[in-house]
Amino acid sequence: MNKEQLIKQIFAKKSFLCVGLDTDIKKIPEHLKESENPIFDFNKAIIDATAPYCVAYKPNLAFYESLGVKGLIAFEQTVEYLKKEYPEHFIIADAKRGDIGNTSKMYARTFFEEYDIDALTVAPYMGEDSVKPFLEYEDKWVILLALTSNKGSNDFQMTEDKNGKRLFEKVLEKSQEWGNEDNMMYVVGATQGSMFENIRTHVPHHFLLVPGVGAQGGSLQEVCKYGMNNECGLLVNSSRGIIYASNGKDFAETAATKAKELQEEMAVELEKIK
Ligand SMILES: O=C(O)c1cc(=O)[nH]c(=O)n1[C@@H]1O[C@H](COP(=O)(O)O)[C@@H](O)[C@H]1O
Repeated sequence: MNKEQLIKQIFAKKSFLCVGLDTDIKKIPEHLKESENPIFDFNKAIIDATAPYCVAYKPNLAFYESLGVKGLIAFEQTVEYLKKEYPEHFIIADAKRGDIGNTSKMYARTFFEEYDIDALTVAPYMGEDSVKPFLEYEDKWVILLALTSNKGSNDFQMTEDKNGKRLFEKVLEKSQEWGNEDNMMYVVGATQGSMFENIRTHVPHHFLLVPGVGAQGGSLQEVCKYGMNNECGLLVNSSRGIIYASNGKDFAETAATKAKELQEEMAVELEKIK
């Protein structure tokens, strides 16, 4: 999916919500655990319930890989289901990959050819040759970690060089020599609040993937105030806050209610940039 198509979806659905499919076998409702394929059944129900309110899904590979081959099969089935039933939804594989060029090429082949997913999260710290192989695919996206939502973002990303430039700022600047706003987005945590203002001085037109609302406590209003541009420019992710809002038989309806609440807040924010 290209940028124009993504923006069209956002304004058509009045939503820039990404539902995170961080499906943990230990957290899914008891009654599903008896099924032959509990992870896929859970995902399918969540997707069917939330699809009207979101424009993207983000399965995080850690949750699938933790179950070995069974988990990977459920991941693949989820991606296939999305592509067949909801082809207008943007799919992000959250795998935070990146290695020497020759190995990154293999990661790129996995996610962009084998699974044919729209976007992949990538760590920037091995530099240009580790990121470029992902940028060789048309209408596919690299989502580069810039300023993450966790406390540890202070350890490296916020550190300054002798001229006062912080590492995440260097990532934003340097990576623009490799890709552009049509094939690169950046991860900025919702917990970073007013830092979005600084981020936008470096990347006014790029899309930002923003995890950290819901369970991590980030504020959607603050993210929009400082981070939204006139094309929206945001994909805001919530995982646990939606998919585990209930672990009873009503889990899918409750997930839909939570997704709808966020979508309605997003519709208000989108009105402001019309
Ligand atoms: O790349 C990510 O998506 C990501 C980056 C970041 O800075 N913080 C962050 O929470 N994430 C991911 O976003 C999701 C957040 O999940 P919840 O906190 O349950 O909404 C998880 O899959 C995280 O791995």
